[in-house]
Amino acid sequence: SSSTDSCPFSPNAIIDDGCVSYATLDRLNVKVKPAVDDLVRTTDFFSHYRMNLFHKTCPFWNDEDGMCGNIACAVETLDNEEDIPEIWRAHELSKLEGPRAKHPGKKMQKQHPDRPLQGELGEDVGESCVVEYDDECDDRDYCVMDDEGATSKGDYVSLLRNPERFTGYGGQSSKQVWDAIYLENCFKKSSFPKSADLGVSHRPTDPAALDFKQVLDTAGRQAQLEHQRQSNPNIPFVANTGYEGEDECLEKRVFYRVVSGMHASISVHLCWDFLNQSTGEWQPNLACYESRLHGYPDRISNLYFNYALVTRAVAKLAPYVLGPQYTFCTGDPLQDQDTRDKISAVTQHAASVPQIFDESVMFVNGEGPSLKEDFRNRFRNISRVMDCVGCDKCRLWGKIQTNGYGTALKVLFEFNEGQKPPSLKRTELVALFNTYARLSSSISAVGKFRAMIDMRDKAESQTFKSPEDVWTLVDEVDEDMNEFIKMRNRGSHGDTVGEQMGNEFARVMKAVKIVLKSWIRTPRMIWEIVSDETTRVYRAWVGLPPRPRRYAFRLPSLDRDEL
Ligand SMILES: Cc1cc2nc3c(=O)[nH]c(=O)nc-3n(C[C@H](O)[C@H](O)[C@H](O)COP(=O)(O)OP(=O)(O)OC[C@H]3O[C@@H](n4cnc5c(N)ncnc54)[C@H](O)[C@@H]3O)c2cc1C
Repeated sequence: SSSTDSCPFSPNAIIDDGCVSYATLDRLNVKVKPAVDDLVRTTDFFSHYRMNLFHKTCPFWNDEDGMCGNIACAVETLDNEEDIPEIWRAHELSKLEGPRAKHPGKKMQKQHPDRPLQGELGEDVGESCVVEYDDECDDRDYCVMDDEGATSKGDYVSLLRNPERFTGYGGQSSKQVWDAIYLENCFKKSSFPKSADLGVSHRPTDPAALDFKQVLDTAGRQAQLEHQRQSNPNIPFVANTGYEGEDECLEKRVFYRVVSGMHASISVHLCWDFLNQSTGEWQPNLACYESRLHGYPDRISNLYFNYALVTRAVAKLAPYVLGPQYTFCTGDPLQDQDTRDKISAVTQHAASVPQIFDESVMFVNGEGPSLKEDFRNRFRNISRVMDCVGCDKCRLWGKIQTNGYGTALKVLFEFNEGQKPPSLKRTELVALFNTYARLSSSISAVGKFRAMIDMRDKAESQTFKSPEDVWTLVDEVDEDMNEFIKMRNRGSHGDTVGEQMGNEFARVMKAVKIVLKSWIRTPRMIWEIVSDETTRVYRAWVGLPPRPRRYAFRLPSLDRDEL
């Protein structure tokens, strides 16, 4: 893992204050990742998701503008795709795979309470762990109801068969979706004439909360500027953007960070699980990581921010979701208990870092309460924008993650002590824990990418040895030995005693030289072998193809006849 106690980012990284917490979160993730992976990979409840995949239209733009107006329209592909095999092209990679089951009607649910899906997802899937019975969204939801009519209740798909990874989706279409999503993050001064007061009476006094606020102040502003400079490089580094501190309340910055962190997480996954479309190999793509994330510490910090936010939500949720009132698999008590135990493992780790995110400073004073409504509406809109994503797999994960963050925010802001908590739907729970698993794997992948960069930089700074260097060492041994053997043979045919003694002496000297040289050579040889093997183990660990060994174990290639 990348968890170190020193600041893992460059000195000009924008959240110097957050640097300690990067290491804390890295350490936490070492414990969380195995638990949350186990939960989302081995339980039927968390490895299936219901979504209305094909009956929605994009409500924001239409084909008349020359843009994709309907999710059924083609995936926009990269250039020169004709040259590559069909299976590696974007439109193939974008399709959903694996079994799919229609949401059963009420009649079917009554007739076959144990098997409402009739085995459509596979015989070994506990269907009572998968089917969602209640699908109303209440007005406290940050989600959009995914199913408006009885006929479009959506399909259940396997998340294991559709991992979030490179799909080749890109170009104008994806750019326009991201733009629309960022537009929801409207920070214009004019739309919020009154400044948000973080609270005269509620000013956070706890050092962690103050720190947190300070981090947000710097990072949020910086991220805005950074984002604007992408489209308009002329924007100066210190600019009056209308987004300045005083008029920018905590909530709005949080909103931006959530979106940007989600974007960063998607980018990490597509770079980590990247398809080389000319060779068909899936492997991490360091150049992809460097161009999308490495140069943007704000994006990475937003990723960590989301990790902290969702960790807090997961920890806070524990008593509600683990209580007896919640059943995961009505028809399968064993799997129900197993699911419960696995959730508990995740929530326990999540709760092990107290004060990770202080939601109590949000939506309290000033325009806070009215912002809450605004926040919710913007989130709903983002969920609708997802219908404009022209790639099925991307849309699936885009929806899951939007729903996951929506649920995290709902838990943070609507679950108050002493009040009856709002109900959580199956989809929301599945989305929340899968979003957590995605963030967890992003944090881990960022650590590995960073290690790859360090390794590469180190290797570049040393004069890199070519394989020939090592072979030269080995060949030297061969040459010396062969020469020695020749000398020995010559020695036995000497004419005079003097000559024989001279030859004998030369042979002894040669033997001494060979031994001495090998003493000198051995440490270097061992070093070469150890460093070679370390690199190979490392490459295998991060999933890179192995480099060929630069040495081999073999007997010296001596001239056998001479022996
Ligand atoms: C909802 C959704 C899900 C997707 N899922 C996948 C997927 O699973 N697999 C896949 O291969 N592709 C996926 N894509 C496409 C992918 O996100 C990129 O859009 C695509 O790879 C093109 O990348 P790009 O380099 O043009 O920049 P994009 O990632 O499209 O970014 C557009 C612009 O946004 C800004 N930006 C980028 N990152 C951030 C950030 N973290 N914070 C703030 N601003 C930022 C930059 O100015 C950038 O130029 C998805 C797209 C969307 C909209």
